[in-house]
Amino acid sequence: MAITLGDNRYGKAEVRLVRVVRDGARHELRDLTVSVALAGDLAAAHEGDNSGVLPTDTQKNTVYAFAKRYGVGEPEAFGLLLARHFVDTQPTISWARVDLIEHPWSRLGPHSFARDGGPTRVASVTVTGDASHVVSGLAGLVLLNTTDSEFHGYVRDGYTTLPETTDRVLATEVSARWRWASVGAAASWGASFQGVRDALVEAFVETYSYSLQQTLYAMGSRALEKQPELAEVRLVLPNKHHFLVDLAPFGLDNDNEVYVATDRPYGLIEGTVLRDDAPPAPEAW
Ligand SMILES: O=c1[nH]c(=O)c2[nH]c(=O)[nH]c2[nH]1
Repeated sequence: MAITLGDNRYGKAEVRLVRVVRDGARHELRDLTVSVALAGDLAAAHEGDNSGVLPTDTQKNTVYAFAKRYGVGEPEAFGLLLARHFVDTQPTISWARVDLIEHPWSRLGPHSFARDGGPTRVASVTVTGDASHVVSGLAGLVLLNTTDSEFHGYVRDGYTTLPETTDRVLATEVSARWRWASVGAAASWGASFQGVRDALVEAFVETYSYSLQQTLYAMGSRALEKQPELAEVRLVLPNKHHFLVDLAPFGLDNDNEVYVATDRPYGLIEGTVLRDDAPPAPEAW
């Protein structure tokens, strides 16, 4: 029997980075959580030889130094810069993944901000010797329709109790990630993010829904139709159930007006929507 080292990676997780730009009285703010993971020829490290190990502490320092030296623009661009640096400067490293979460602040004044409760923007950048992949995304986008949602015609067996409905509340907290078909230096990361976000929201609002699965496909399709730079969209949609409360004991009817919002358990609807001519890139995820 032989025992060998399998897949491995190492890095610094969740580096908290806040960058202020103070050119004049109107300051700019970027607030990111950055995680770095590196892989390559690291078998020796797993046998006690650290000569090829760039410490995770150094990786963390590099995040801060790059923030000063190059500034922090769009998360995707900052991630590409970091990931390329690790692969190009470290002989043992042939793969770098940088995950970024941007924490949103809205402006209150020239140097004042309020932490925004809205969705967060995310990005995952993967760099190897000759290839770069970017997956952008968002998390925490909570959406709700008070009508135009039905759910019926489903399988019924001996365990089914769910009543069929032709009018229900449909609510979800969107997590979406989308893969860029190619990674150009001049990519409009910010404009693309706004475009995808708007497309996802529009499709949620405009789709007359017979299931969250149908809404998922409509959302992914709309993003791909509107944003030609995307190859693939992956969506995770929890069904944030709103159940009608039985008010009959109080002599009251309930014509789709009073609901209990439950947080668990919840249906979890997940799916990928792709362009059929886009070459797959599982390594991007
Ligand atoms: O949109 C829905 N899809 C389902 O698969 C499902 N299952 C369920 O109980 N409620 C719902 N709603």
